[in-house]
Amino acid sequence: MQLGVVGLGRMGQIVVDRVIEAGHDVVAFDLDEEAVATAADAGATPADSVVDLAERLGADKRIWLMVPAGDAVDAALDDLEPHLDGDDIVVDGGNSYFEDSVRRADTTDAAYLDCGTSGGPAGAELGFSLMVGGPEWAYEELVPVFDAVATGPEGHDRMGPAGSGHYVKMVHNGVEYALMQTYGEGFELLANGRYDLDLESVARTWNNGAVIRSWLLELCEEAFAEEGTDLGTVADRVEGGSTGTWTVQEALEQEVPVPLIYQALAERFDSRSSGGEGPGRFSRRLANRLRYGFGRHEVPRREE
Ligand SMILES: NC(=O)C1=CN([C@@H]2O[C@H](COP(=O)(O)OP(=O)(O)OC[C@H]3O[C@@H](n4cnc5c(N)ncnc54)[C@H](O)[C@@H]3O)[C@@H](O)[C@H]2O)C=CC1
Ligand SMILES: O=C(CO)[C@H](O)[C@H](O)COP(=O)(O)O
Repeated sequence: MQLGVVGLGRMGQIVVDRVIEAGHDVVAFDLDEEAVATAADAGATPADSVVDLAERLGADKRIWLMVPAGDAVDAALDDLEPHLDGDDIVVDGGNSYFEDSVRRADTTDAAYLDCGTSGGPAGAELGFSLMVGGPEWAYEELVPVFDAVATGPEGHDRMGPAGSGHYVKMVHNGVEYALMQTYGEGFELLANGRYDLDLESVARTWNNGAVIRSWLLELCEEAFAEEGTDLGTVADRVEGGSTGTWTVQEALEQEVPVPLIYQALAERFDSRSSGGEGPGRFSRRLANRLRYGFGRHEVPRREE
């Protein structure tokens, strides 16, 4: 199969690498020329615009967008639109708002798949978890690509109609926020509690057989190993928050109580308004290191 990939950052380059590794052809474009050169080094055919990418794909185009959610998706689609028809398939693998995906699916001539992607840069080796919404025929057509990008056939599935893939990923992220918050609270208590504990040792011990072992807990262990048990210079201002905000908004609309997810989101908002003396809340600092661990989001540092 031949796949066009638009957006070659942390996540898009992994899509390129894994699809090529599985024996498919890739045409690649990014606004950043260096990113295009990296994809070309990996064996992709470079394109110098979205339109050039569309023209190189010929008939029955299969295109994967891996750009930031929002305007960048609409900009890429606007450029693609004159070149698309009903036999073409566009996948949006980013963290788009599900209602935007429903709108895009309604307005594009191509079959549109909204694909929630989880696994972060660690997916380069492991593959991703992919939650796909949209027409069944388009999902089935792209199974070879999903097999390559995901951990394997078990790592992807069609969730339902347009919007459902990004809806499931939105809720996934809400869960992610709450899990980070609860690990953060536990380690904050241990860091300030009665014993002088080595938190890397605690995390490692928990990761080996404990009920609460998980990948996020492995990333806690990595954080303490790399930053020290006091998390060194990691600051307590936590960025991000869009997917968690959408989760809480949707929960309000559906009258489903999600106090843990809300609290985790509120901690982030509060972290941006407080900014006092000293290192700040340990739980928030751990959240920052975890966001780096799973997503390579920049770690804010405080001056010593
Ligand atoms: N980093 C992570 O762990 C995860 C990210 N995501 C989502 O995947 C998407 C991509 O994320 P990352 O790769 O981390 O971002 P990134 O910032 O590393 O890469 C985005 C790339 O898109 C390019 N770009 C922006 N607008 C463009 C346009 N109009 N045409 C062509 N290229 C354009 C940029 O130059 C950049 O290379 C986002 O929606 C993000 O929320 C989803 C799951 C995990
Ligand atoms: O989707 C992800 C992980 O699953 C991304 O890393 C996302 O950026 C996380 O959300 P936030 O930036 O709000 O912490």
